Amino acid sequence: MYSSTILSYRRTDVLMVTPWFAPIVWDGTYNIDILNAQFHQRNVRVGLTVFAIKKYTVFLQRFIETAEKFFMVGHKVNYYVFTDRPNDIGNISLPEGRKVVILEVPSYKRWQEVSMRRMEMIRDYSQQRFIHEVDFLVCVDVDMRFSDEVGVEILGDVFGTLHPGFYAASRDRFTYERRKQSTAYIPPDEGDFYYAGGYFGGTVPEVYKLTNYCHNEMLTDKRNGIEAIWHDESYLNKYFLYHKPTKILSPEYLWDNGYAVPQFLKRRRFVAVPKNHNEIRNKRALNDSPKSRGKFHR
Ligand SMILES: CC(=O)N[C@H]1[C@@H](OP(=O)(O)OP(=O)(O)OC[C@H]2O[C@@H](n3ccc(=O)[nH]c3=O)[C@H](O)[C@@H]2O)O[C@H](CO)[C@H](O)[C@@H]1O
Ligand SMILES: [Mn+2]
Repeated sequence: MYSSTILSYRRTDVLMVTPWFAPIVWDGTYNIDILNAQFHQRNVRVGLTVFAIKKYTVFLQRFIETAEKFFMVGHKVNYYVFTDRPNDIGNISLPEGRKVVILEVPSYKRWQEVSMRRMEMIRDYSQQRFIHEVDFLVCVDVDMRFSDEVGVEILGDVFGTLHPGFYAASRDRFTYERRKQSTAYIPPDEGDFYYAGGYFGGTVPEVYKLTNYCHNEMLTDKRNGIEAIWHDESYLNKYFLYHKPTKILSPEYLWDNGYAVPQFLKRRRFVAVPKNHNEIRNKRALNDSPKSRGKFHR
């Protein structure tokens, strides 16, 4: 039995709902048994998209192993692994209801382009394939590991995730694109939150709309010889400004242990795996982009 008075499932230390009435998902704000029953009733199928291009294939095994422990346990999951190196990915056998689908895709020279082109590829596969196979998509970075439960509480029409570096920052600190020449431009007096590029999702049609928008804006910028400051993340932030997410994930869902853990962060469910940026992103591990930065730190 669970309590459902107005004093249960509430948090007073964090924002639980946005001004447009989208829930922000934190530990202690939902009952997973109720949600699991609802989603089992609907026989929900979830697609987890992840890109392992070039050297990033090294992250894949830990990603999937930890996801098997923590991601949507008891539900149907397809891992959609986009890679240019299908032969590097051994056979991964999973229990009934869960499987790995390898999708061979081209790679791009610059890591920024690899990151941005995810939008195009997710868009194309959403229309061709995902729409026939799953109800929801969850689209994440591969240089990560699951370390606590991530379940159906995250699912909704279209969701974004608060970037762990900016949940407490004021708007003027957000690293939105500030050059008017870019389609990702956000005026100084606009913007709700700073969303992370590495974790969004929703129903397949909603993810199609989101990725199609981001990809097209990126192409327009490319034609004009400009690239948004944080690549796909900048276009995503622009999209969410004018197409507000219906649910938002707290930084519990996307954390980096390089940050001090605040009192109100009760769980760290999906955590960045430290990486040597030069080593992993470049062919000869020499000169990274001049804008190189530590993971998340700007
Ligand atoms: C956790 C998070 O919010 N991360 C975002 C952040 O940087 P990150 O520093 O986390 O970017 P990253 O190096 O992890 O690249 C993003 C993703 O692209 C894929 N990849 C990239 C390069 C490569 O050679 N091979 C490959 O497979 C891989 O899935 C990787 O996880 O900002 C990026 C844009 O600047 C993206 O928006 C990332 O999603
Ligand atoms: Mn990453």
